[in-house]
This record gives sequence, structure tokens and C-alpha cells, in this order.
Amino acid sequence: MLKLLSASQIRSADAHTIQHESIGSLDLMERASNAFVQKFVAFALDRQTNISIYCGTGNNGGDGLAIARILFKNGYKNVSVKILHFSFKTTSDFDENLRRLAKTNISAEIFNEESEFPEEHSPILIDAILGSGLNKPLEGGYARWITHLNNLSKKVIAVDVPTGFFCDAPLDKNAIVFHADHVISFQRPKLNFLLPESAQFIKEFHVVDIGLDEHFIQAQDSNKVWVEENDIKAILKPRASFSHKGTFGHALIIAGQTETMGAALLSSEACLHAGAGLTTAFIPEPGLSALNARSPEVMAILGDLQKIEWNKFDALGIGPGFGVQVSSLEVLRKCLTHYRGPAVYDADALNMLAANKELFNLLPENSIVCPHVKEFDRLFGAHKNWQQRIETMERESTERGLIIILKNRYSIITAPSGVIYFNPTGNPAMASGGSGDVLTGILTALLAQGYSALQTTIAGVYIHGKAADELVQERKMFTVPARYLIKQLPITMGKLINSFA
Ligand SMILES: NC(=O)C1=CN([C@@H]2O[C@H](COP(=O)(O)OP(=O)(O)OC[C@H]3O[C@@H](n4cnc5c(N)ncnc54)[C@H](O)[C@@H]3O)[C@@H](O)[C@H]2O)[C@@H](O)CC1
Ligand SMILES: Nc1ncnc2c1ncn2[C@@H]1O[C@H](COP(=O)(O)OP(=O)(O)O)[C@@H](O)[C@H]1O
Ligand SMILES: [K+]
Repeated sequence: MLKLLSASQIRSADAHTIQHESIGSLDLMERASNAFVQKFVAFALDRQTNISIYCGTGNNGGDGLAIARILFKNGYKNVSVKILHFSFKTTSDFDENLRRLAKTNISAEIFNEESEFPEEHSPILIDAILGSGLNKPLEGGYARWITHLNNLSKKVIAVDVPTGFFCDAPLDKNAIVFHADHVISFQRPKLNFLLPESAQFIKEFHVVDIGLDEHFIQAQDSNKVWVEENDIKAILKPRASFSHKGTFGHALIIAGQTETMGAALLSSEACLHAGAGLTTAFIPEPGLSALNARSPEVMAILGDLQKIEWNKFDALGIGPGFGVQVSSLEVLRKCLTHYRGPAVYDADALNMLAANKELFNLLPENSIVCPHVKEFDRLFGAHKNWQQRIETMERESTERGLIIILKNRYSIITAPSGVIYFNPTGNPAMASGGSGDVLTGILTALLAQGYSALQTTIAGVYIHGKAADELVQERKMFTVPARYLIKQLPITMGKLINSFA
């Protein structure tokens, strides 16, 4: 897991690295600029392309000057620099890079706040005006210039952070920000990149390593972490030689109504594919032939609550397509009063918990709840922004001992320990009904196999997104309907098993 840092912690990591690694700040800037260019080159632009680099006079601007020089050295001969000299203050590394730039043939023009906007013929703009040093919303000359540059509708690649974009403070949707097609950011993703409010400012971000001291970073006081593939490899265990279906637990999926039987089929089929030893689906009778036709491996209990032997099951997943009518509520109540094992609460189970707060208070510790944003707000009340939601889930997880997954592009997981996990996998090809039902199946399967609730959640959310990423990257699928996701699960999980663990 990688600790996520605030802008000021990154600044400390910069300073620490400079102090303890016998590297000067200028060399660190050169390293950062080289890392930027290496990523930039991978975009495979024609080297004849005109590129305008807009620089401020701080260290982000210093990066921009160094990037101009390094791009030029890499064969990009049509690079020009425009310096927005709006402040008397310059940093020494900016000054030194300006001296270095003067020794090249790269054209550089200087503008002040009142300057007329120059003609802009380059299709590519690099934003090195302001970076993580932003300390207040843009106004005056910066606001005027950024509004103008946005109106040009060029391709924009930002250095570290787009100008005007706060890394940590809640984003204002009316903020003036230099809209970026790509951000090439240093060392760590910034918190706000991971939240949906950033989408109006940033299309895609990339993180490049600039060699800051990782021991120092990992020792910082931050409760936010970025999950990595190795974390999942450390969780998932290979299947032992003499194992049998009993080894991998019996999962009960409670889902589906006549009109939403698909949700029950998807979640129970996902449970099967994610490795539960036995899967039983509690469904209404009209779904039986569909279940048998689709997943003959899955057993069924038809509609009658009395038939459920609660202590027979090692894991429970309840909610997908289940409805919120009286009979469903009765089943949910029975789960909360009669079942003591690990469980996943999703979809309609969450809607019923939202409407019946006394039941929500019965959720045992270490239960997993996995709302999407609407379910989340139904459960915990309306929120103004995603940072508020993170605060709520952190508080609810620690106070109630729950594991909460707030599903999104970068799904957020909070644990009773107070740690907040950000999941890196997943993509917009998954954005269609049924994807969440698959996640419930995966989580229930992992619980049945004996993984702890936290291990289950971190691994399950990762595997879910990773399966979709593989289908998009390897099979070039434009959309990933849930049933394709299910078929991919054993393959994705197979790749994540470390057989020497
Ligand atoms: N040694 C280091 O600290 C390194 C820094 N790097 C770069 O340095 C950047 C941070 O540099 P700086 O701290 O110099 O800051 P910036 O270059 O982001 O900003 C420059 C200055 O502008 C002023 N400012 C902030 N918000 C403003 C606003 N709304 N209106 C007007 N002025 C405003 C502040 O005084 C700030 O220090 C990073 O984003 C990264 O690009 C990299 O070169 C890596 C190494
Ligand atoms: N743009 C996206 N990027 C990454 N993951 C996505 C995206 N859109 C949807 N997903 C994932 O798909 C799932 C959708 O869940 P949910 O909204 O509950 O769907 P449903 O209830 O229709 O099955 C979540 O796990 C979510 O993280
Ligand atoms: K920038």
C-alpha cells in the first residue's frame, strides 16, 4: 500500500529527500522534469508538433523551463516557452532553469498580467504555471489568462497539478482551473484526483516516480492509502492440494425478485466463479429454471424463509434486486437476528437499512456494506461533496466497526481502524447495471473462503475492477457487461495467486 500525502506532506518529502539524499533541489527538479518527459514521450506525438509551455515563476514554472530544454534535447524542435511573470517572486531553481534555457535556441516570451494574449498556434499546451503551491483560488491576471487558455480548447498536459486545482481542499465546481487532458503528477496521486468532482477539470492522470524518499513518505501521518497489486497477492492464498468443496465454505446469496431475477443470477454466479465451495441462492420460485439453466452448480432455496438453516452458511450476501417490500424486510430482519457469520449488505438491503435505522443499528461489527453514491446518501444523509462523504464513512466505520465501500471510479473503503483505502482498478466500461451485483458475489465468496472482512473487501474490490481492466486492455472491449466480468474472475484471480506464498 502506498500512503497518500497532502500537498504540504509532499513538500516535506521533497525537502527531506533534498536534505538526506545528497541531491540538490535543482537536481530533483531535473529528475522530476525528466520523469515528466519520459511519460510525455510515451504519448507518441509527432516530434514536429508545435508545443507551447506556459510557465509560472515558482517551482512548477521551473519544471516547465527544464521540460522545454529536455523535450528539445529529445528531438521536439518546435517547443516554445511563455512565462507568465505575474509576481516579483521567483524561486532560485526557476532562475537557474531560465539561465539554462537562455543557452538553447528555444524561444521564450515574458508576459505580465496586463499583456495582450499572444496568438497561439500550438495544438499542445503544457501547463507549468502553478502546481501544488496553490494557496488560494485564482483571481486577477491568473484567472483572466486561464479562462482565455481554456477557451482555446487545445490539448493540455499539466505538470504535477493543473493550475488552479487544489490537491486536498474540497473542489469548487465553479473554480477557475486550467482544464487538463492529462496530468503527469509526481510521486503520488493527489487526493482530489481520486474524487469524481475532479472529472470536470482532469480527463486522465498519470503518476511518475521522481525518487522521493519512500521510507520518509511511508512514515508520514496519513490514514489514506492507495492499494497495489502486491497487496492482493499477499492476501490471496493458493488452493491446497487436498482441499475440497468444504474447504472453501458455503455461501448464501439472498437476492432477486420476479422482475429483478438477473441480479440474483449475477451475484450467485459471481460467487461461484470467485471460489465459494458451495453457493446457495435464496430466490423466489419463478427464478428457479433460469438459475438452473444459467448456473447448474448453484443450489436454491425457494422463497420460504423457514427453510433457511442459518448456521449452515459460512457467508451471506444480501440485497441485489431483492426489493424493499414487507417480505424482504422480514428476511433482512431474520438475517440480523438469526445469522452470526460474516456478511455483505448491498442494494435493497441498504435501502431497507436506510429506511429502518433500528435495523442498521443491529449490523454486527465487521459487516461489509457496499453502497453506490445514491445508496450512501440514503443511508447516511445528503452530502455536499465527496470529501464530506469520506469523513462520514470514516466516522461510521470506526464508531460502528463496519467496513464501508463507497463504489466509484476509485472505490473508497473505510475500515474500523480508521484507515481509508483507495482502489486503483476499474474503468468506465463497467458502468452498466449488474456490475455491483457481481461485486456482492465476489465479496460473499471471499468471506466464505475464510478471508477476513477487511481482506475480502480490499481484494474483492480490486479483483472486480481488475477483471474489467483486463477485458478492456487485453480484449479491447468497449463495454464490459456484468456476465463477461464474471467469466473473467477465475482468470484474474489465477494471475493474482502467488504460488510460493
Ligand atoms: N524541490 C521541490 O520542492 C520540487 C517541486 N517541484 C514542483 O514544484 C511545484 C510546487 O512549487 P512551488 O511551491 O514553488 O509552487 P507553485 O509553482 O505551484 O506556485 C508558485 C507560487 O505561486 C503563489 N501562489 C499560489 N497560489 C496562488 C494564486 N492563487 N494566485 C497567485 N499566486 C499564487 C505561491 O506563493 C506559490 O509558492 C510542484 O507542483 C512541482 O511541479 C518539482 O520540481 C519536484 C521538486
Ligand atoms: N466509471 C467507472 N469506473 C470504474 N468502476 C466503475 C465505473 N462505473 C461503475 N463502476 C463499478 O461498477 C460497480 C457498479 O455498482 P452499482 O452502481 O451498485 O451497480 P448495479 O447495482 O447496477 O450492479 C461498482 O463497483 C463501480 O465501482
Ligand atoms: K501545473
